[in-house]
Amino acid sequence: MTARRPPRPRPRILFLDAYDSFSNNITALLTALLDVDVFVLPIDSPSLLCPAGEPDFAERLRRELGHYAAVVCGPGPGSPDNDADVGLVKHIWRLCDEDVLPVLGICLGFQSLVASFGGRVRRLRRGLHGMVREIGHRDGSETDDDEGGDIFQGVGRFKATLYHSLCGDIGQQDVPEAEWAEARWRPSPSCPDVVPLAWVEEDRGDDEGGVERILMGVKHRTRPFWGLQYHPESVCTEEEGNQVIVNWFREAQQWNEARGRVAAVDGDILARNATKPSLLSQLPGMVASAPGQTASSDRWWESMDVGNVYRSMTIPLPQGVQVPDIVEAMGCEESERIILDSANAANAMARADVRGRYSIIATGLESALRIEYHTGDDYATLKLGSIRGESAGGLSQQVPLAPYGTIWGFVASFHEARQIETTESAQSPFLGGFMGYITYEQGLSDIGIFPDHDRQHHRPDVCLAWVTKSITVDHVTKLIHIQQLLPQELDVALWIEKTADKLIFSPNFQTVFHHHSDGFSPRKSTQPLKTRRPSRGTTTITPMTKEYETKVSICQEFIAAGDSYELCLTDQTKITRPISDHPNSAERHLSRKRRRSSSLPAPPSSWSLFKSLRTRQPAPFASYIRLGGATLVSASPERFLQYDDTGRCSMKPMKGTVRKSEEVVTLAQAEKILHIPKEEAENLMIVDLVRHDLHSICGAGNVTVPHLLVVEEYQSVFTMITVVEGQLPAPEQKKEKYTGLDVLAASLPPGSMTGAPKKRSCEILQQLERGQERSLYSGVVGYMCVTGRGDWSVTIRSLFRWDDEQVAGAGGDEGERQEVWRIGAGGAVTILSTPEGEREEMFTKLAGPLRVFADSG
Ligand SMILES: C=C(O[C@@H]1C=C(C(=O)O)C=C[C@H]1O)C(=O)O
Ligand SMILES: NC(=O)CC[C@H](N)C(=O)O
Repeated sequence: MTARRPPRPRPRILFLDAYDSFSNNITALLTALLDVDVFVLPIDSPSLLCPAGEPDFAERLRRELGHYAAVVCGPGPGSPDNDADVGLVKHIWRLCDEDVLPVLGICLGFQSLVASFGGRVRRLRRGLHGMVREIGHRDGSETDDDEGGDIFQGVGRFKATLYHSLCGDIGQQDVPEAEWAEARWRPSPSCPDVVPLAWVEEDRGDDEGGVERILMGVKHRTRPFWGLQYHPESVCTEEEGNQVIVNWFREAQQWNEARGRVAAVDGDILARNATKPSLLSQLPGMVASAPGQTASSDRWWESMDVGNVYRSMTIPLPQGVQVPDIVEAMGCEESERIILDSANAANAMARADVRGRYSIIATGLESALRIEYHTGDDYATLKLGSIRGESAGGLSQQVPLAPYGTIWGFVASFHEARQIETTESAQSPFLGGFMGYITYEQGLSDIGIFPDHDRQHHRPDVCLAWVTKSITVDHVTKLIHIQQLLPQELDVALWIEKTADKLIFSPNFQTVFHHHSDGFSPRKSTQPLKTRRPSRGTTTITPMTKEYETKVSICQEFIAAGDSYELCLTDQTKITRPISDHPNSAERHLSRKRRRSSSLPAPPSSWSLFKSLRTRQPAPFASYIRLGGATLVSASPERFLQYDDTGRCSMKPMKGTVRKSEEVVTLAQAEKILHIPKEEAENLMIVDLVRHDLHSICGAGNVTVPHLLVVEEYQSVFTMITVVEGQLPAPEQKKEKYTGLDVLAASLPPGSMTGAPKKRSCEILQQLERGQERSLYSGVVGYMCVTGRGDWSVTIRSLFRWDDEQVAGAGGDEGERQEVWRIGAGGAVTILSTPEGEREEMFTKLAGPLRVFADSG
């Protein structure tokens, strides 16, 4: 009997990550195309660069590299001329002969290779971010020698996406046109070791000096180093290009074999897996297990709402009854509210694919458990009772986050303990569970960006209520589900019955409706709005036109320098006006007294602002939220992330917007304007970024793009969208279970609000926006149901206010405190933007939300 040979271990590839927003797409491509395991080290890996008491850096690097068949040096912001931008990468090219191993440099990694062997890196005449070009390569067919095509051998014609504003210069512009056809495949005298393999020749037009020769692929003459300037992993790089990667790895392995180089199998490695471990798998067993077993008496919240069951009652949605009518029929006494409103569901204007289907109304928030977290704290606060505090008998406890790793570990563990299986009969996407908001600043801290100053407030950045009483409206089946999560032993759901009666017998539901072809009836909330000037005492400060245009130009300078590929610049408008509604009844009483003695009329309440915004700008992700000291009135059209209970995730970034006008009325006209390289590039960059975010959790082979660059129609604009889908890895063990929260935590802040690469772009924007917090704007709002389903939108086209931000009234009326509303607006700046165009786009987006201050309530 012959002993079975142990299976050959899969080769490992080390990916050096230069903080790009496309890195995970490359690791996924390598994993999918080659039979390899990919591991990742950041270019500034502290474990390699500075562990105390270890042998020196060169030895550590040598030992780490010994585990891999090859290295891929990734793309990233900045320039190889700046050591910090390439970090470890520059050491790879300098390895001594016995330590050398095969390497592929991509984009920044490619530029670093060229710069390390005699070439220069300089700016392109104009950056080519998101541009798709045919890669001119020598596939070997034109030559007899073996070296003809190298890694392009046998590869057909293909187009690839470019994301760069710098380029490798080996003196190509100095070659006379007559010699170019031959000379372009030979090393230049100044860079004898750099063999060109591919080019793009970009016609810049006469005014810019004719054709720019852009180096796209190289190999080192004697060492096993290759480089590609284009992005092989982009969704718009054609599949034929995959062969280049396959060829490279074949060459790499042949090189290893010829040298007898065998990668070490044993011993620890410093690099991490290409995908993130799940939030639940990182919790110590004690925390992840059912809290009922470990509940200590002082953690009063731990067993609350655990083991609940779902009960519901369904009543018809009368013709013409809208979400605000239902809310008003329930009574308006609640000081906190969460209403997610598919405000355009019944709107004949909207095309079917941009209509929302469900609306969700949370009720009874005063008795709902709440998780609040202020970014940077090492604890979360668990609250019961609203911000009324002690007077309402509220309970509050600070829970240390150390055992959970981060706030996301805590949220995941809290949810997991309360999850229930999907009920077959449930016709609602949300049975109960988390509802709330997350700020932009929380997203920043999730990617390692912290404020450079004292924030001067302690507002929640994550504010999630655990909702057990809710109403879901299905605008397609025209049904209202009144639902409650409650202990199994309580078999009468009194609240459900009472609520059903309240609705059915409310005057809002009793009106006799006339049938209208658009599904609307002339109800109060949809009547044409009278417009008047903003109420007296209201001051509005909008962004300064010139200053905004200057900032657009500064963004473009960062882009030309290679620091960013696209920057979503925004600014804030501030509206100050007399206080309209109040967080608690005591204050409400006081201010009524104050108002009586004041000369100013009461301005429309936040609820009136919401009703007027949802009517003016019906959007699929409208919301009205009063929670944790914030009030949000939103008409967001943009889905951030949706996931279902089978682990299917869907993201829908928007980018490329044109205002409706006399010239742009139809979808066809908008398509003509938006299907141009500038707009498509703007969208494509975010699509690749979103794929990267999804890949970090879903892994290779689990991310697809079913709809690319589709123009959709909204109330006042046309916008280009793309749908990116991912599938969560199946749970091998309970402990390794992934949920939608993993994707949410890995994808904030929304890429469509940052630009790419995300981290460097956010740092630049923080400087340009002068550290002013975006707060709720650019964050997300949504829910995560007990069954694991979730839906989150990007908070844009919205206004918000914090209860604790009040200023002295105009005219020095000290008695009159004023509330402050803020509206953020902006757009993506690329190298092809114009300052005027961007300024106009920002003001277009601002106009809708701003107008509600002039509407009568
Ligand atoms: C920045 C905003 O919107 C974002 C930018 C868009 C764009 O640049 O076309 C489109 C939708 C949003 O992702 C905003 O509404 O303020
Ligand atoms: N995608 C990249 O790696 C870009 C490299 C470099 N920052 C440039 O702009 O040219």
